[in-house]
Amino acid sequence: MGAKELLHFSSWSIILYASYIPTLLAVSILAVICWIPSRTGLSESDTDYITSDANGSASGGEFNSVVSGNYYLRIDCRHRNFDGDNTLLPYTPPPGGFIKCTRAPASPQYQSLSDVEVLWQALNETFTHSSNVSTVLFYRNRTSEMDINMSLGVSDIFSTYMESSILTVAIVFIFLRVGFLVKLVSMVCVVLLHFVVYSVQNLFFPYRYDDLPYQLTTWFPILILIILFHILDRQMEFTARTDFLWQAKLKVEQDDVETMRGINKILLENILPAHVAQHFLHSSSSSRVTQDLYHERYNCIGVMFASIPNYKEFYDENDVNKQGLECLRLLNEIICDFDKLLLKPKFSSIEKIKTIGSTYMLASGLRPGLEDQPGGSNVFHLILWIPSRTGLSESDTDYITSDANGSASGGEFNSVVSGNYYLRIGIFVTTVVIVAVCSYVTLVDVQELQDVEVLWQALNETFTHSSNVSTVLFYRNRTSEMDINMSLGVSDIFSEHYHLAILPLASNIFLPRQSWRPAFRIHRSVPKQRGLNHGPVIAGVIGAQKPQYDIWSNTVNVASRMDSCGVVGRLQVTEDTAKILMASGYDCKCRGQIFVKGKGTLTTYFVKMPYESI
Ligand SMILES: Nc1ncnc2c1ncn2[C@@H]1O[C@H](COP(=O)(O)OP(=O)(O)OP(=O)(O)O)[C@@H](O)[C@H]1O
Repeated sequence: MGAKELLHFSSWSIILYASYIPTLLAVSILAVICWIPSRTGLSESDTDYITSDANGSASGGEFNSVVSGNYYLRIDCRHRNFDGDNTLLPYTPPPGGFIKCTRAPASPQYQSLSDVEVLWQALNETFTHSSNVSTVLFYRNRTSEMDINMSLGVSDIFSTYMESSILTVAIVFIFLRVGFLVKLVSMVCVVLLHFVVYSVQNLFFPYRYDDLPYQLTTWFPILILIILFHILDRQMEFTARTDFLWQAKLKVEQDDVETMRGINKILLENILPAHVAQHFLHSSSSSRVTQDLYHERYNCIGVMFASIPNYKEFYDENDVNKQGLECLRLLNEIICDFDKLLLKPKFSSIEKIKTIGSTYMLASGLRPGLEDQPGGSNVFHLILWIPSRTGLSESDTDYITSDANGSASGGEFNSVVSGNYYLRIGIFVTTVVIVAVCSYVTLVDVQELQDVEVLWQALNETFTHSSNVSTVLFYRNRTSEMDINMSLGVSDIFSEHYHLAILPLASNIFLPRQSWRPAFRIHRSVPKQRGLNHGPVIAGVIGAQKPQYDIWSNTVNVASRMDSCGVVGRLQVTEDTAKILMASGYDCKCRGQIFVKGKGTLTTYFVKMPYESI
């Protein structure tokens, strides 16, 4: 969400929530008013003068604050008249009615009460001595009658009814999680029910206001309350709907951001090695980090340049190759094949640095943190070109491979689930053409191997002791055949492909041929020359626009020279690299001393490939 939209959203939210304030205020005031234990027919000002409790004891609310003046008191009772001498006189009211019986104004002390204190005492006395007194009529003066009807005991029941109405409506409003219309209908039903109860009950008949029926005066505040609740409900629903829409929009935007982030990550990882891309992605928020030069130092890195030396001559802009387009297509095919190969997990330690024209530049061992490990400084990687063997498909190599000398090695083999494996080993006796077609002719052994480790050992043993082994058939089970045909010895004739392999070497961990992974194919018809060197390098990212990850050092310069001064079809290495390779069991042939531009005279070696006779 942009800043503008955020501002828009915030201002709308503020307006929305601000619109609640008057509504809430009105609801609060109404609730307070309704909670006052009023009586029907009593105006607010009446209750300011006098109230009574259920037992008949009088108590003055705001009574003491009433200004002094002439007050006249008239006391009514249900059953008996009350005379001036505080004597209750027998009285029979008419049926169904509450009869006011006026005390004869004989006693001067009740007739005119100029002092509120005296009036108060008189009332107290009256209620103390007369349990049957039900109504006190209280005159401010003789002309305007201000009745204070005190229905002892009944008023409490009545106010409870009022409160219950309000509470029910409030509960419906607050806790019912339904649509605003359903809520409105429920609230109206509640009020109607209460209205009916008020109407049919005879409890409240004495409390009438002279102008309006008490049912209306009771019903009216609740009606207002419902209207306010309904308005509030609409507002809440509106807010909820708006929130929902905003959230939906936000989710879409978040998804877009996630997608963009993913795309950025993929793009960045295509430009930079994964660990470098991670560094930039995680530090993108801090501009200081991105402005700093990103660099890494490594002690022992294998660097290889592989080039197509005659590409410049091969490239021609004529009509046959569509003005050079076909040449470019071929180059692209070769480079893309390399790229695809490097995507495989098993080549994760090899990093493509870049292509320079028709030269492919790779480095192995560019893994940060490696040098911190014990003995890590001795670890380095070499990249070799080795020929493949005919008959291996890409998927086969995922399961099992073998090297030129016959030692078996498992690519993704160890990840194959355990089960019953059957091994059949054949010896090549017929012509190479038959090998290509039939793959094997003689079965020398059939073994049942339940463990991949055992299978692995068996393969190793077979290849070590039997140089004539030409074919291995590998069955996952008896029914579904998963053949891995390894045609040993005939690779020279049939190798139409070159495979790229890595050879990790360490001074303490010697992993020679088991790590060979023939996997990459490239047309042999395209001549190649390669140069390999190892040593310290410094890696880093340069450039603000289109940043590029690269490596620099004399190691790189020499590796480049090994390529440029090399021989077509040969892998040329420096003396130091050759020594390591030879110590690891590789055949290297000394080329002799050659002049290398910028480096003087250097002794170089050619690494013997299985298909080469040097
Ligand atoms: N990071 C790199 N990427 C590509 N090529 C490199 C890199 N570092 C060095 N080289 C190549 O290594 C070769 C040797 O470099 P060096 O600095 O020794 O000589 P130079 O005089 O700069 O090269 P040249 O004579 O080819 O112009 C050069 O051809 C250079 O292009």
